[in-house]
Amino acid sequence: MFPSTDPTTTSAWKKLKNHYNSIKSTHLKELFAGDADRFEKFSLRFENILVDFSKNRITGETRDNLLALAKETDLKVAIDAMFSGEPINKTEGRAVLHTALRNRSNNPVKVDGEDVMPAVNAVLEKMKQFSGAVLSGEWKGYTSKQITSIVNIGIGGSDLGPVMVTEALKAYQKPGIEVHFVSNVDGTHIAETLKKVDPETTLFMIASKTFTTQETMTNAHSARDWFMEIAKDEEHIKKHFVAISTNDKAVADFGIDTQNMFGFWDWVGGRYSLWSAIGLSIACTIGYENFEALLEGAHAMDNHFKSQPFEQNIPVILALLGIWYNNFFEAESHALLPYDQYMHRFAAYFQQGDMESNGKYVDRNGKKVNYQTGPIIWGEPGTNGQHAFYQLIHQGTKLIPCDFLAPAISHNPLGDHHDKLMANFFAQTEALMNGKTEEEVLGELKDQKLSESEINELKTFKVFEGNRPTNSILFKKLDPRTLGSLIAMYEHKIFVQGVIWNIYSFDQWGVELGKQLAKKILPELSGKEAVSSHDGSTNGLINSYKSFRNE
Ligand SMILES: O=P(O)(O)OC[C@H]1O[C@H](O)[C@@H](O)[C@@H](O)[C@@H]1O
Repeated sequence: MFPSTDPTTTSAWKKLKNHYNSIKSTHLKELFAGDADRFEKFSLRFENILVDFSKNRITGETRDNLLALAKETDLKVAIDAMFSGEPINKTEGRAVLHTALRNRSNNPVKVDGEDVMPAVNAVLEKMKQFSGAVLSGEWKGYTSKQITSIVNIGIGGSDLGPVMVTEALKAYQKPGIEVHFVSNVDGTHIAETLKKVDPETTLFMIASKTFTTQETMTNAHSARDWFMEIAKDEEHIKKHFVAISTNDKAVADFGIDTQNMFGFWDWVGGRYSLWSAIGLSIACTIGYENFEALLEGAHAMDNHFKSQPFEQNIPVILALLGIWYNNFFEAESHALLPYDQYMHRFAAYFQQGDMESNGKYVDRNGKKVNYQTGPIIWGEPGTNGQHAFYQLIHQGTKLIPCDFLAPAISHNPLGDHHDKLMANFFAQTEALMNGKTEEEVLGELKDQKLSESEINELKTFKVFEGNRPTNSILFKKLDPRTLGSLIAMYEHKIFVQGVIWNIYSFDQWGVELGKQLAKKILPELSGKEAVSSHDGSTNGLINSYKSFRNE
């Protein structure tokens, strides 16, 4: 286990505090004006990915202090502990080995003295065979028809990863197959999905690490009832239902043949599980070879993260920049802005990845922290976001560090769409940095035949301070390997931040309370009698719900 250090007690933290005071009024424009090599100094390359972090409110001194913080909080020890299978998820007593799932070099990775790689490879082989059979048409439904629709039923980590990746890699989707995702317990989600599919040609994937999650089990039962109404014979279930889980017993109890179960392990966190059998819907949609390329891209980023010195280590640098804004500039959120329509679920995916990991106020010693931890993650694809919320990023009162992500080559090179998209990307990061000065505004207003008083009235509203920090993450093309690397890059960024904030990033106790209460409330909703076991508001709401429903 790696040491537990309150980051605010390190000498680097103290230096950063003083340094913040000396730099907080410095404008990014000045930093660029004073250093012709700033772009070279503050950008990194990894394969076909360029990470330009020069538009951040940092100097060489900032970087040095942040790197010192990483050293003082024993980041290297923590990285080695994770990769070597130590039980770093202490509150659940588990190792954290999503990196083993994509360990393409196949070096042994031991948990409790046992190499996990043979089991990982066996499941991958099973996924390869199965996805091959589905896509070739060899796997047949109960009326001997080929599978044309996949419905993945899962929620949280058993949904968001496959949704995000199948959307991001839609350009690689195999012909003749479509994929649907049902997550919400709202009956509308499954009902609307079932309208689109045919029981004879549909394969349901019930994805749940625990196989006890209320939403998933409810949707799975509804899907099975719908299927049985038409197929009649229980024998047909095995051709149309597979399970992805760590819980064999619950899978068998549900009525799914454990032959049709794809396993994974307790050392895979839900929000880090798309690399495991949870990725089966991905492999069955884009083909196993593309799923493997995704794993390879992630593995390459793992190697980079494990071996590069911190000053050249992309996840480490991104994490440190996040800490700089979160803890010194008091930024509360971080926006992920992909300029790629295929990546429209990327921010949603990392809302779980980041916020479920680092949304913790208790440190690794069990004490309440007296500093900020995980930021609020949000975002929408460009250029849609520009016409919705960028106003606040440009001229609002909050500092919102943003990551802009974009491919240089589009999968849909239609006319000048991509150049227009990218012109917006470059324009936004430039505008956020430079803003618009009073002189520039006056210059523009001069041409508009306005009176002096009108000019004076308008000018202040039109000035942009700028000095808004951004990272630009430009990659050649959104292919499976690159996407794998990008996801792993953010996963490791989250890990680094968790280590430095001295919190446990791999448990999620905060999601339990609501689940427990919902279980308690559910039986209270049946019947007509008034409920009085809660606070006034909750009683009032439940009783109004019941009377609306029973009117
Ligand atoms: O795969 P499962 O077990 O159905 O869990 C689904 C989700 O449940 C909870 O919200 C959390 O524990 C998540 O991390 C998890 O991804």
